Order: sequence, then structure tokens, then C-alpha cells
Amino acid sequence: MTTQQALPAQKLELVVDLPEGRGLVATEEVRRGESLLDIPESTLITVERAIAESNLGPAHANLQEWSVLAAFLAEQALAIDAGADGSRFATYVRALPRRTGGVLDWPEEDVKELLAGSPSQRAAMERQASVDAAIDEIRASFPQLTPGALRWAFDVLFSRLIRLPNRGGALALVPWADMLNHRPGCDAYIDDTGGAVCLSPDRRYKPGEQVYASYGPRPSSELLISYGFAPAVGENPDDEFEVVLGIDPNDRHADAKADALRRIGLSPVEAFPLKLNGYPKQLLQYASFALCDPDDPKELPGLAEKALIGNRAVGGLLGAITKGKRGTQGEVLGGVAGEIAVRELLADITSDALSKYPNTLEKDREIATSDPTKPAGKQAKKKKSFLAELRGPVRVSERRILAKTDSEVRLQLRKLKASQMTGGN
Ligand SMILES: C[S@@+](CC[C@H](N)C(=O)[O-])C[C@H]1O[C@@H](n2cnc3c(N)ncnc32)[C@H](O)[C@@H]1O
Repeated sequence: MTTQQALPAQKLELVVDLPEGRGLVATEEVRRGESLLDIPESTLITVERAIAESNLGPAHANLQEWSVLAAFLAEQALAIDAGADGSRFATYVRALPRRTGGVLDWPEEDVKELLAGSPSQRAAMERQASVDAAIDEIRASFPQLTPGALRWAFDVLFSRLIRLPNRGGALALVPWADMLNHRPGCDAYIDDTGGAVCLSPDRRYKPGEQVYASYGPRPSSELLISYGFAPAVGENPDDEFEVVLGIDPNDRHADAKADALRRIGLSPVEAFPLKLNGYPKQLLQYASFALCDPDDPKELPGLAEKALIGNRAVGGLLGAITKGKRGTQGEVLGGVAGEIAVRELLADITSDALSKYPNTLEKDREIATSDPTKPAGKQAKKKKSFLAELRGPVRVSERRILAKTDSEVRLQLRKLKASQMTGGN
């Protein structure tokens, strides 16, 4: 990497044959909290710089920020393929992986077959469709950028773009910093608060140890889709299974319920994460509102507040609590009968989701343990399908969460039903 030459002296060196592919390894002792990397602004590929250094012309600046960067990367890669080496980013672009293993690399039939039962299937299809639409939009102005080059560029962006907090969350490719691999549970983030891009490690590293960053608290399904890898089962504390709840369109009060939810900053369809260590209580509260059936729809705004905000004075407080998101207070509507109804709904959701996985759990476990996560580059040589290798750990993680939630909810149901029999309301 010649970008390294433009950097201040580093305690890190690039190693190319790590289990995660390339990565940065400490050359001397690194202390927790010290400032690493120190990448100057002039080496970043920001949206503004992509527009300024591209030859695509004024229409380039009218694209969405992801598309500006994708068009620039594709332009650079096509110029390199055509033998032009002029750009100061040519060395960086040449060093980018040809394939990342992320969602844009997965054939449609793999997504349909290998992600059957998993919510990742919907996410993967949506991601592929949105990139196809963006590629069409870019090519309407720049037909010289081939679909293949643009697809590769988006794939690179998904797996390498960094949000810069000091620049209002602006997106940038950050050479050298984008050689850092992710470790689940790691608490070290790329930061540009002081101007240069730095990493403050969350632990001490000895010479020879790989230094990791966090790509964010992401579940394995998201890491798989964006980055083309999945941590081994049980290694990712951020694993979750997303449950989507919504107002039944056939509910006699469907419109009034949707209005009542919007009043408190919620939507008639909301997603809630199930995790190994539990699920948010708002899931049950939201479900109880979705299921409630007052005779008079005028009661619905009050019921929405009772379920999701709580009975405290609303007004200014309401805004402060919800901040446009779900409330932190509130209660399940309908007493013990309501508590039972929402848990029965959740138990139906978990058992239905579990029944959709085509393999037995044992089979998925076998796939998960026989497919250790390997760097995308190595996989590309060995196997045709990245996804075939990686869906095992994701599916096992999702199923563990579902099974744990299912058994917890059924246990709660038994207790609630017993309390109902012995006189609970
Ligand atoms: C920002 S790049 C990091 C550098 C990358 N290893 C390379 O060779 O260019 C992100 C990519 O690194 C790989 N990666 C990062 N963390 C990983 C991990 N914990 N396990 C496996 N692969 C990982 C994935 O291929 C991901 O798309």
C-alpha cells in the first residue's frame, strides 16, 4: 500500500494472510486508549473529493452520496483496466479486493435457497434491488460506467465505507483504516474528532497481535450481508432476530390505530430485536396496542400512550421520551389476559419462524461448524458460493435466539395462566 507512505509513522503493519484476509498488526506494544492511525484528511475519498477529482462532469454531483462514490470508484477501476494510471488514488483502487463476498456477490438462486427461513433473505433481496436501481440511475447519466464495475464499486462501499463523526457522519473511504477487521464485542471505533482519522484501541495489544476495530454493534445477519462474513456461533453479542409487528389491515380500527401510533412517533409497522438475553418490553406493549379492540376508536390515542409512553403527563415530556422512536415507559394493555394474549402472539411468531428453516438445527449446526469463517479472497479461489459457506452460523444464531425466546415465553405463559386460575385478573 503506497498510502502508508503518506502517513505518519505507524505502530501497525499490513499483514495479508490473516484469517480475515488482510489486516493491521501491532509492530510494537499498543496501549489501550492511545491514538493510532492518524490518517490526514487529504488522503480520504469523501463525496466532495470524489466529485472534485472525477472527470465525470457536473451531473456527478447530482447523484446520491453513495452513488457519487460508486461512480468515482467505477470510473477509477475502468481507467486502470484501460491502462491509465494517472489518478493519485490508483494505487488504492488497485489494492481493493476484486470480490468481497458481500450480498452483491451472491447469485439470486443462492439467496432464495440458502437463506430460506431467515429474515436475511428479505434484507438481501432489498439490498440487491436498491443497488440495481442505483446502477440504472447512474448509467442514465454515465453509460460508460459498466454495470459490472458499478456493482463491484457498491460492494466495496458496503464493506469498507466509514462514517466520520466529526464531519456530521459523512461517508468516506479511508485508505489504511479500511484494512482493520471487525471483532464482535470490540469497543474501538474509527474517529475523526481531532481532524485526522484515528483509532483508539479498547485493549492492550502485544507486538504481533492483530488490532481490531468495531464495525458497529451489528448482528451476524447484517455482517453477512454487508461484509460477507459471519462470526462463529455464540461469538457475537449483538446477534438478534428481528420481529416485525404491524396493525392488521383488516382490523376495524386499523386507520385510527395507525394515526394514534403516528401521534407518538411510531409507525403502524415496527421491528423489534429478539436477542439471546431477552427482548424489548416495548414489543409486548406494542403488540397489546395492535390487538386492543375498544368500542370507541376515540379511545385509541389514550391507549397508545398508555401502552407505549405510560400514564405520566405527556406534552413536552412525550416528545422527550419518544424522540420520534418507541417509548421507554408504558404497559401491556388488558391486565393478565392482555399479558397472555401478547405472549401467545409472540410464541406463535417464534414457532412459525422456527418452522420455516428448511434444515434441522443439527444439520445447520453441522454446516456452521464445518464452515469456519474465511477471508473472502481465499473463499473465492476455493468455492463458487460465499453464501453457501457462511449461512450456517447465521442460521444457527437466529435459531438459538428464536428457540430461547420461544421457551422463555412459553414458561411465562404457563406462570401467567396459573396466576389467572388462582385469581389474577
Ligand atoms: C474493511 S475491510 C477489512 C480489510 C479486509 N480484510 C481486506 O482484506 O481488505 C472489511 C472486510 O474484511 C473482512 N473481515 C473483517 N472482519 C472480519 C472478521 N471478523 N472475520 C472475517 N472476515 C472479516 C470481510 O471480508 C470484510 O468485508
